[in-house]
Amino acid sequence: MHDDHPEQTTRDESTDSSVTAPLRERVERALRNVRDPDAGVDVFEAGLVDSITVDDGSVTVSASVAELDERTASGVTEAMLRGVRQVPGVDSATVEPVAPAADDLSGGVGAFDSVVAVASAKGGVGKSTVATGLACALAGDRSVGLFDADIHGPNVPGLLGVEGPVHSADDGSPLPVTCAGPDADLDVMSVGLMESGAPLAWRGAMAHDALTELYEETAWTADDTLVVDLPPGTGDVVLTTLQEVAVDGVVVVTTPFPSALEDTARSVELFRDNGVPVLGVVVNMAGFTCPSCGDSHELFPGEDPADRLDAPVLAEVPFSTDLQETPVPGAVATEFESLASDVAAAAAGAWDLDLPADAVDIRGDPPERRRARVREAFSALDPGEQFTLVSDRDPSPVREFLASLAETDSAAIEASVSRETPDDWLLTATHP
Ligand SMILES: Nc1ncnc2c1ncn2[C@@H]1O[C@H](COP(=O)(O)OP(=O)(O)OP(=O)(O)O)[C@@H](O)[C@H]1O
Repeated sequence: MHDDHPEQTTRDESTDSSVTAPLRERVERALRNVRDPDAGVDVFEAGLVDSITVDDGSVTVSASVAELDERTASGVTEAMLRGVRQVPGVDSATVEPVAPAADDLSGGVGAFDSVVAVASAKGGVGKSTVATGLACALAGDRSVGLFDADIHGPNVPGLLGVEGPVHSADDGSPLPVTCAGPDADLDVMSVGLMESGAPLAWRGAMAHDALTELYEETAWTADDTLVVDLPPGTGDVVLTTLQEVAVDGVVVVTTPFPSALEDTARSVELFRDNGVPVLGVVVNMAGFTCPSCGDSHELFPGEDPADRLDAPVLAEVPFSTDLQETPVPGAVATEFESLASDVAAAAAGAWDLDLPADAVDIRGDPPERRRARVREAFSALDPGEQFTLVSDRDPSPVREFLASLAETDSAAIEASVSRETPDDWLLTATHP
């Protein structure tokens, strides 16, 4: 945020200096006349101006308008643009919305390097068994949290044999319960660990708020990987999770029965539609080895799940009474060990961007450098050549800047913008 924001002045004080003061100062003065209608103060005081970049006559204002409601955001953006454009010496003006970063949270889920969700289309397919097995396997060589997001039917505590109550840290944040193995620990949070049975009756907005609070405030001690055990289906809890948590990838659990595959295909589509990479599928109860004769039997022979779901099969887990035993952090069944290493590798690669060698990567660059790099790279192109920009904020306003560089209007710039990950945006454009 803009912490050294200038003293408030009024339009009347600007007289001569409205033309003679440095352009940046005059732009700031113009912006100070724009108010945030919600907060009732100017946009600096409201903390909406992140930075101002002046490059000759081109001005870019980075503004945290993304958290305002859509109508207010567009009103404030328009007012800022109008104000800046009226400043003598300004040739072009853009307002770049700063995307709120999901990992700005220092506590809660923001504490983790990666978040892997475990989902299923139907109940009872072994999703919690896979989630707890996966978390325990990952806990062998990294610090891991397991979040039981099934607020209406939490069964992670029962599967792991851990009990509450949930204690609070000094600041009131809920502390996870530790599931201790001989050589490794796992942090666990679940409403099933809370004393009150009330959460089971949470519905709609109440469930959303309670879940959001747990996502934001749990004071995890682990910080490498969070495994989230989602409830079955694609209801409110799953949608809240996708809104609140920057999920790096989802592991989908299914049985190989044809109707289960149909339902699972719909879940897979929901995650893909929401930009969450599907790391792969665990086919649970895929077969059975008879303890008497030792022969293996396929329980549901038929369609290949990898083909139907267009996702790799990370593990085929047999029906085995061994898997009904309480898993221990750091010491798990072999199926879960190889699943954990496949999931860790897939999660690490899930956000790898496939970029052309000449892509201009301005992620992390200070605002004044971003524009200079875009100008340099785009101006060096011949008509018809491709320009690729990678940014950590929405680069849509860059289109207007490209148009000004090409001395044309923005409608003449063929460009597309896509959000590749929660933190990475891609703009591709053709030099006209
Ligand atoms: N591969 C397996 N072999 C033997 N038993 C299994 C296997 N997978 C799961 N189970 C058993 O099936 C039951 C249901 O498993 P689990 O609770 O993991 O399912 P779920 O999909 O998470 O269910 P829910 O819909 O309640 O979330 C449990 O008793 C579990 O021990």
